[in-house]
Amino acid sequence: MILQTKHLVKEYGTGDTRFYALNDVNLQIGAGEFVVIMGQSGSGKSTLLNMLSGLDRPTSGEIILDGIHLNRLNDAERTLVRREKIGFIFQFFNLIPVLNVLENVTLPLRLGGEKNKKWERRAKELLAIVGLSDKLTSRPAELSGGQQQRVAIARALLSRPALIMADEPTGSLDSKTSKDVLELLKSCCSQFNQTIVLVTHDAQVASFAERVLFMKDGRLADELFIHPDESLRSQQIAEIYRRIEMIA
Ligand SMILES: Nc1ncnc2c1ncn2[C@@H]1O[C@H](COP(=O)(O)OP(=O)(O)OP(=O)(O)O)[C@@H](O)[C@H]1O
Repeated sequence: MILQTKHLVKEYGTGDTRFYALNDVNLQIGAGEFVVIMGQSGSGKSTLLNMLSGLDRPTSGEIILDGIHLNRLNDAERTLVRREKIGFIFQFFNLIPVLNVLENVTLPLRLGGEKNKKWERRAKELLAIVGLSDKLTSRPAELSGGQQQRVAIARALLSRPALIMADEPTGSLDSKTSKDVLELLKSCCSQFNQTIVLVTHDAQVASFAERVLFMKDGRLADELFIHPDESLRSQQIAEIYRRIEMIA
């Protein structure tokens, strides 16, 4: 088990304005699993992702990442765990404007003092997979939104983090590039035993996962295991829509 929560609660406000963004969330995610979180706007998906990755603290409950109780760590300790174990693919790409594409992708490792040809080679491989081989020396401002998103994806995958946290990672991509990125993420699970937790509103995207968790009002409301057979994809997508309707 790589990631687990026990009775996770996140409250905002007090008294009359008290509001539970997460209300007793218990989940277990195995190493190498590809899990998607779905749910209506405001159901708590981003809050859950922020807690799971140690970006924010729960009001109560436990989060155990690779045997480490995140809720028992201080901010500095959580930052270290995050840096070592988690790759982030969020909507805000956070690329460094003065660095080119290749430098942006290798930056996290260079900050950690690792500088060698192996990483540069791997960065180029990842950039080739996401279709950016001809943009290695471009600056972020010279790229489209979708291209910037792909740079951020390559950057998140470079160090082969145990856990990849993604929030609408294919939101700015066309359907062909989106499929390539999802296949790349899948291969991270199957080849390197990396674990993916991905938030999306898109049933098509969710159908690439192994398991879909459905949130409602801060709780886990339903769970669907996706059949790995590609020929059943359209049926799986229909079933995802059905589950969304059921909890609406
Ligand atoms: N800092 C905050 N203070 C008060 N309420 C908050 C705060 N952050 C989130 N919330 C509330 O918690 C609930 C869950 O928010 P969250 O962002 O997790 O939803 P979501 O499922 O990710 O939604 P979306 O799909 O729109 O991104 C929402 O009702 C939101 O208004």
